[in-house]
Amino acid sequence: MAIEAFAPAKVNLTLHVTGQRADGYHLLESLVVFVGVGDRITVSEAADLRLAVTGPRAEGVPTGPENLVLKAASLLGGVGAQIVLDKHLPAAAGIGGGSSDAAATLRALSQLWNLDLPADNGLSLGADVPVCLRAAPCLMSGVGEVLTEVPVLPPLWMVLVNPGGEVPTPAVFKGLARKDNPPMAPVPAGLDAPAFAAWLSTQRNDLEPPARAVAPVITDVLDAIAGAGALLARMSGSGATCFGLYADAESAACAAAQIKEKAPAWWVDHGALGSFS
Ligand SMILES: C[C@](O)(CO)[C@H](O)COP(=O)(O)OP(=O)(O)OC[C@H]1O[C@@H](n2ccc(N)nc2=O)[C@H](O)[C@@H]1O
Ligand SMILES: Nc1ncnc2c1ncn2[C@@H]1O[C@H](COP(=O)(O)OP(=O)(O)OP(=O)(O)O)[C@@H](O)[C@H]1O
Repeated sequence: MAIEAFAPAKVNLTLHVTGQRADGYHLLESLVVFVGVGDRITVSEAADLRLAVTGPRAEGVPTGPENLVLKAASLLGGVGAQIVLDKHLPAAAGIGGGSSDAAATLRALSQLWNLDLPADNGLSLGADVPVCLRAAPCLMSGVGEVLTEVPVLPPLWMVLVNPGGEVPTPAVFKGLARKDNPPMAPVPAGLDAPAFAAWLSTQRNDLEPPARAVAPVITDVLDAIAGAGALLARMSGSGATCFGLYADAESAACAAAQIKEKAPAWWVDHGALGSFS
């Protein structure tokens, strides 16, 4: 029996850094959403634990114990499984690639092995794993472990653009000028896509300035997305991936094609926001 799980891209529509704990982890307020673009995990019975990495973004992804997929399997504590990770998301890209893979692995193996999900929702694997396990729009706070319901968002489509190269998350957090930035405003209800994007533009991603210092190309990516008619262009997470918001699938697809034509070396994809767990 083979069990499949989707690992959608995790996108931070906002990311407010409001403080820092004694252990160095930062306190965040982030409106997190998920897009129908991602990796796929397939698990099946096997005598021992084996991982194969396939797909267009497999190059450079570790196949040893440092892969978050294998760390998730060990956390669950089952004995054996053949795991195939089909990679479509760029790694170290600010869209939770490894974290979403780990969450999808927890979902698939808990079914295969008939085991409960971990009590910490995978937080010990990484700060983004709990929100990736939920894989639905929510307000993420704490260091990533507090997940709160938000009002239903308007239908939204997204273009994702990554210029290549890896942006290490720790370096971006270290580059913050301030750790005690103003909090996020409450998420409004009942807005249509343009009005919701206008509200988002009054909020922030505090990691954008330090990420631009690490990878100045982020400015070019944001300009390209804004130039393709996005309702909002912003960096996700610690970067370098940036997103553009659109009110319908056609305009997102058209913008993605336009950006890809202008910058064929960049990774460009698009999809609808949704819930995927
Ligand atoms: C930037 C975000 O992606 C936003 O969703 C997350 O906060 C980071 O999630 P992540 O990549 O899963 O983070 P982890 O792998 O747990 O931590 C990587 C490094 O990021 C920094 N880190 C991460 C999360 C957090 N709340 N504060 C931090 O300072 C720490 O230096 C940590 O050593
Ligand atoms: N399943 C995986 N897929 C991709 N990278 C992985 C995986 N497991 C471990 N890694 C390692 O983790 C590093 C960070 O990759 P990851 O995709 O988790 O970062 P990210 O997309 O920036 O996540 P976040 O948005 O949470 O910051 C990679 O450079 C790679 O060496």
